[in-house]
Order: sequence, then structure tokens, then C-alpha cells
Amino acid sequence: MIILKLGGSILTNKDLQTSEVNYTNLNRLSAEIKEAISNKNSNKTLDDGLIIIHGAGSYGHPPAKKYKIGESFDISEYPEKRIGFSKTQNCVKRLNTIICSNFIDHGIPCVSLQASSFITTKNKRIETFNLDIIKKYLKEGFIPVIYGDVVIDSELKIAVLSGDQILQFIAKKLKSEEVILGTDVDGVFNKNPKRYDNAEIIPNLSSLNQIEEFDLTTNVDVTGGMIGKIKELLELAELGIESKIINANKPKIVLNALENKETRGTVIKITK
Ligand SMILES: Nc1ncnc2c1ncn2[C@@H]1O[C@H](COP(=O)(O)OP(=O)(O)OP(=O)(O)O)[C@@H](O)[C@H]1O
Ligand SMILES: C=C(C)CCOP(=O)(O)O
Repeated sequence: MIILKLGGSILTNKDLQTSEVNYTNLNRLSAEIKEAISNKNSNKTLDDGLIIIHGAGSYGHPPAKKYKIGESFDISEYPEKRIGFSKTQNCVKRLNTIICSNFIDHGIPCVSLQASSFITTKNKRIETFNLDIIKKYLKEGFIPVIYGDVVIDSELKIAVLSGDQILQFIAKKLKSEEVILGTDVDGVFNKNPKRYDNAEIIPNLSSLNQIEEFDLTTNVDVTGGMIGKIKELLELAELGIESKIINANKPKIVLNALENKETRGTVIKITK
């Protein structure tokens, strides 16, 4: 089984801070996914199913940040917080509807699963998550689509749950054979490649020590940005599950990754 995450930075114009879908990328990625699932001989792992996870991008991060979802608060602030939660949930749901409509228009048999309706956290880490429904949809040949969302948290009352953590949890529990993360840069660099022309790509990552000196700054992202992603993927690597960060902004990179062909990117794995 393959898990593919499509980052919010490629599906939306995340830098703009306004809810805007990047339809050029969405149309191209839908076509690439359709091509990969139609060409069953290209990668046997795809026969066991595909799960797609997407980020919140400019739909989810700005409202979650504005209402400080996931930060502890005084009970008197709860009415305002609830509104912030509702607005954020509604925004990411809207993005998901646009993405799934596009997938369906391209002939992808997807089914949308909303994290806020079946996952809870404790101190921002997944506490309850019933995987049965995902397994059942996979068995019936559907492609489950899950996305970064706001959820009930048993300590903080409400929290933000990133698509990266959802990916890590599912990959671990369902023992995914391939884990692919598409974002808007070629992989992990020694400094932000969007700010520095001389940033160098790190082809293989196996520990947090390796990136201690790196600049992994983020502005709008409330779930940790690149460093949050790396931490989730290193947890997977500890369990022997390899993952790869690739550039989904460039044509055919996601297609090649789904077909298990060589692609530029950062592989996160631990060789023991
Ligand atoms: N050292 C670095 N190497 C690679 N990218 C970096 C680095 N430092 C910062 N970044 C930034 O990380 C961003 C990707 O992380 P981000 O969390 O925005 O991705 P995403 O998964 O696409 O988004 P989302 O969390 O909304 O799904 C890139 O746009 C890049 O500018
Ligand atoms: C901001 C919200 C609601 C979810 C964040 O998910 P991510 O974009 O995958 O980090």
C-alpha cells in the first residue's frame, strides 16, 4: 500500500494567506494520480491500495493561527475558540471538497474522510483513531482521502492535527510499503531553498542530529512546517518504514514516485 501526501503548499497558494486553490497543480496532480492507478503494471504496491492525505495550506493555517487553536486557554475564551475551531474545520472541509471534486472529475474513485469526525488527540498526538473504515474502503478499491484538520484533544480540549501526523500514524499501523510526501521544494535542504539560492539538498536523512544546524524556518505553518514533517518521518524510519520528500510542483515527479521510478528528493530512512 502507498500513502501519498500532497502538501498544502502545492495545492494552495500558501504564501498568500488567502483561501486560493492552485488549480494548475491540482489538475496536473489529479491526472498524474489517475495515470498511475490506471497503469497497474507499473508498480505492484499500488495494487494493495493508495491513501491520499492532503495539507491545509492557506485554507487551514491562517484561521488556526488567528484563533491559536492548540494553545492552552482560559475557559472564558472557549466561546471564541469554538468559533475559531468551527471556522478552521469549515475552511479545510471546503478545500477537501474542491480537491475531491477534481479527483472525481479525473476518474479517481476517492472517498473523503474527515479527521475531526473520527480522530482525537492527547496533547496534540493521536489518541484514538479507528482504522477499520479505511481498511474497508481500501478493500473495496476506493482511495481514501484524509486531510489536516482540527480535532478534539483530551488535554487541550481542541487541537490542530497535521496531515503529516495522520500519514505517520496510518503508515505505521497499516505498514505501508511506500510513503511519499509531495511538497513545493525538491526535498530537505541545509537552508530554506526558497530564500537561499545556494541551499544544498540532503539526499538522505537518518537522524535529527544531522539537521541540528539547518535553517528550517516556517512562517504561516502552525504544525511545524518542514521540521514537523521530518520528525514524523524519522519516527517512521525508526520502525523501518522509509519515506521520501519530493517536489510535487514539478510535472511527473509524483507520477514517477507512484510508479516507483527514480526521482530527486530526500529519502528518510535508518539503515541498521
Ligand atoms: N531547510 C529547508 N529545506 C526545505 N524546505 C524548507 C526548509 N526550511 C524551510 N522550508 C520550507 O518548508 C516548506 C514546506 O513545508 P510546508 O509545511 O509548508 O509543506 P507542505 O507539507 O506542503 O504544507 P502543509 O503543511 O500545508 O501540507 C517549503 O515551502 C520551504 O520553503
Ligand atoms: C491547519 C490545519 C487545520 C491542519 C494542518 O495540517 P497540515 O497542513 O497537514 O499541517
